Formats: sequence, structure tokens, C-alpha cells
Amino acid sequence: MSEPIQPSELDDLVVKMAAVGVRRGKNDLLADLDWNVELDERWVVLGPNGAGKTTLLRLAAAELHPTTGSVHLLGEKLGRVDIFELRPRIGFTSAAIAGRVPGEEMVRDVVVSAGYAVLGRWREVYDTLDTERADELLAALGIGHLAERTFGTLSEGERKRALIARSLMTDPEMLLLDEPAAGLDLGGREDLVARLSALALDPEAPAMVLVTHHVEEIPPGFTHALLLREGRAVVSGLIEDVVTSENLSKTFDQDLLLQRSGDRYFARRR
Ligand SMILES: Nc1ncnc2c1ncn2[C@@H]1O[C@H](COP(=O)(O)OP(=O)(O)OP(=O)(O)O)[C@@H](O)[C@H]1O
Repeated sequence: MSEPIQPSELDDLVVKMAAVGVRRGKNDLLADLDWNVELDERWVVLGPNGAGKTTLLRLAAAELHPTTGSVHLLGEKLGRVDIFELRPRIGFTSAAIAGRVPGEEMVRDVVVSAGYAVLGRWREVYDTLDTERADELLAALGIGHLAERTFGTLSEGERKRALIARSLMTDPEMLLLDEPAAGLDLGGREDLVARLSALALDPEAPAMVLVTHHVEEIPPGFTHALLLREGRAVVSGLIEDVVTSENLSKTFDQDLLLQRSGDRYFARRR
């Protein structure tokens, strides 16, 4: 048996997963996972399709419970804490959340309603301070001019940015982004990478975890990486130690060459 976790050990940790497993039927979606995220860290999680990345993020978003092991989020243990109190402290964007936003909802309301933990309640009367904050966030993400459009009329890239604004609305202590650049064209991807980089480099920004399939999407300023394969950690730690040709080759089961150009990463098969 491992020693119980002392409260002081959790002070600077936004995520502490110890010996975590998630099992569905006979499948281990995650197994034997130990992973800690500190307040000032920005993590990228990389791995092939089916590696368990979304499962990991849903645990970190308090959307799932582990089958085995323990998960502490923001100092609280999953299973012992009221998840409805915990969730507003965590910003989370994913394709699944995007799919739940009604197309007729006004963009500003998509953002504001995060503070009320609802989606699709656009007739609520919101506080002026909240609408001002939503407008500031939309402007910071470069889509301030779209506040009064309906969500359904936005391009894919604009939707992603609106949802990131939404996930920041509650001033979360941790921001979880599941493949935010998926489906974007090159310009849209580069724009998003630059905005996420600005966020990552902001000392006031929350801890961040970004799931992606592509090293090209790692925003400068990200500090740590976790490589997952078949539900298990291949390696984790400081990004420059982890994101290497050797580790990527092991993770994706191919002979891959990683190159760095300035503060960006590129990978291809050898
Ligand atoms: N409820 C479930 N029952 C059985 N298997 C499941 C269930 N949910 C997910 N899986 C499987 O668990 C594995 C991990 O899924 P997950 O979505 O976490 O992977 P991922 O790394 O995010 O994949 P992708 O990159 O394709 O999005 C996949 O093989 C998936 O089919």
C-alpha cells in the first residue's frame, strides 16, 4: 500500500494522479498512471489515436472517476468532493462540448453562460460585469467583433476561439484543451498556436494541459510533456527532455525524426 497523500503535498499541485487506471469491460483505457501538474506548468499530452488522451483529460476535468488509483484535482480528491463545486474551477474545451452548443446561441452568451455552468440558456439575464468580461475575453482571442453573431455562423477556427474564451470565463485554476487545433487550416492553426503561446507565457494564466496529435501544434511557452501509448505513460517530464525523436518513435511506433526550428517542433518519418 502506498502512503496516504498529505495535504501539504497538494499545495502547488493542480493534478495529482497516483496509480490511476480506467477500465471499461476488459479494456484498460488508462493503466498505472502517475502524473502531477503544478500551478505554473503548461503540459502537452501527445499520443496516437486511442492512446487514452481524452480519457485522461476527462479525469482531469472531473468528468470521469478512475477505476483504480486516486485522482486529486485542485487539492480535492475525486470521489470525496462535490464535482459541481469543482468544475467551475476547471476550464475545459473539447469537440464534445462544441457539439453541445446550440447554433442559434449568441457568441457572447456562449462565453457568459460558462459562469452559470450552463449551455444553451441564452435567455438568462446576465450581469453587466459578466458580459464585459466575456467581451474582453473574446477580444483577447481576436474575435471581439463576433460577440453578437450566432455560434452556428462561425468558422471552425472562430468556434474554437469562442470556446477557449468560454473556458476562461470562470477564471479557472486549470485550463484543459482537447485538440483545440483539430480541423483548422494552416492560418487558423498558426493563429491559435500564437494565442495559446501568449496565454502559456502569461504568469497570471492558469495551469494548462493541451492534448494534440501533432508536435507542430505545441505552443511556445509549454513547459512539460506526457507521451501516452495504449493507456500508459511512455515518458513524462520537461518538454525538451521528453519531445525527442527517440521518444516520439516509441510512442507512435514509427521511426520518426523530430526537428526544432526556433521555439517550434516538427516531426516526420525518417
Ligand atoms: N466506454 C468505453 N468502452 C470501451 N472502450 C472505450 C470506451 N471509451 C473509450 N474507449 C476506448 O479507449 C481508448 C482510449 O480512448 P480515448 O478517447 O481516451 O483516446 P484518445 O487518445 O483521445 O484517442 P484519439 O486520439 O483518437 O482521440 C480507445 O481505444 C477507445 O476506443
